[in-house]
Amino acid sequence: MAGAFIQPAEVLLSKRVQEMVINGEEPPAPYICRDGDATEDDGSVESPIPIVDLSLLSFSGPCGDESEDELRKLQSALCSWGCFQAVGHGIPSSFLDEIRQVTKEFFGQPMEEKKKYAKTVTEFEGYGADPVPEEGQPLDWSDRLFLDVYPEDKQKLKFWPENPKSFRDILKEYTEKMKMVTKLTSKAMAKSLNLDENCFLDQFGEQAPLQARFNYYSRCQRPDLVLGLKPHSDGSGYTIILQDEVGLQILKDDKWYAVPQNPHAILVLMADQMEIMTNGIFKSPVHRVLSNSEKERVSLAVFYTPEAGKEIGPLDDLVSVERPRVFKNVKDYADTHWEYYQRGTRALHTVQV
Ligand SMILES: O=C(O)CCC(=O)C(=O)O
Ligand SMILES: [Fe+2]
Repeated sequence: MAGAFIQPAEVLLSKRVQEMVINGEEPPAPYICRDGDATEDDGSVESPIPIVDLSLLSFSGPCGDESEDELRKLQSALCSWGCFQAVGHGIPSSFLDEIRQVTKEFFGQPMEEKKKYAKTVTEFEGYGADPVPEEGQPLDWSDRLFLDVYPEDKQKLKFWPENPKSFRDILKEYTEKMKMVTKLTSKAMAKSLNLDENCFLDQFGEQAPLQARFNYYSRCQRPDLVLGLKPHSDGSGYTIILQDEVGLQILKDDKWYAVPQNPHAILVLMADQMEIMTNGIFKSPVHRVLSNSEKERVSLAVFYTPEAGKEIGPLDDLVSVERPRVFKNVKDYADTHWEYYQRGTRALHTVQV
């Protein structure tokens, strides 16, 4: 609009998307990243993202036929989709429901309560939005609560909600479950590539951090103009996502596929550092979250990242004459990833051989 005052991103980011929705405001210009032609389910095909039963892969003895099949399924999912829907993960469905519930309750509270845990626009941890991106990059139509959850000495409890009352205990319990699931998954992924079962765990390190990002996607009157989360790949090793409604999409062969709603499953999504460690065999897929005019959505993403300062790189057994080394060894790749993310691009090319 000619002459309209456009608020700078840092001003907008000090205000929550949920507040704009409650006030009936249309998305301001810095949030607009789509051309208005997009419909809510544009290009999104109900997707056949593979389902893998982790319980079939959880023993260390010789594999039976069933687990051999499941390992093949796992490997093929990660080479093509870069993700799978995990079932048989050992977390009761009733507990997954509790987490979804407590997340909705947190975001459903009055603004003053949530703002007790507010971050500034330059910080990562706390309640708010991502730090201000580079000029010209769109803002996400969502609010977040970002917390370091493991190792315990990294937890900053001043950012951990005291309400709902059960929030902290549930998050602590979920963190324990995530430690178990990452161990199980890392071993299964190694076995699927005929590698020593501890090879990924050794690269991550025993104190490999877990960070929890609770995402709240408010309803939006103009889902054709904004995205809940812009297209990106993750900078972690891999990420485990729990969702309530559909909205997350995975890019495969230039097409967007919706991650189906499955209340019993968690999505295991490869990130750039697993693509590096597997010498490009497992894919770190680009993904995004659509906005929706009818339903709000919550998700909880847990990022599992190699220890700070630890060098990681393609495993020796995955480098050969037929498959030359694609990536260099790297340390603290997540920092490089973040710099590029803020400019709206990927960082993997910076670590290519
Ligand atoms: O909300 C989701 O389902 C995905 C979240 C995500 O991709 C992220 O936090 O990096
Ligand atoms: Fe992501």
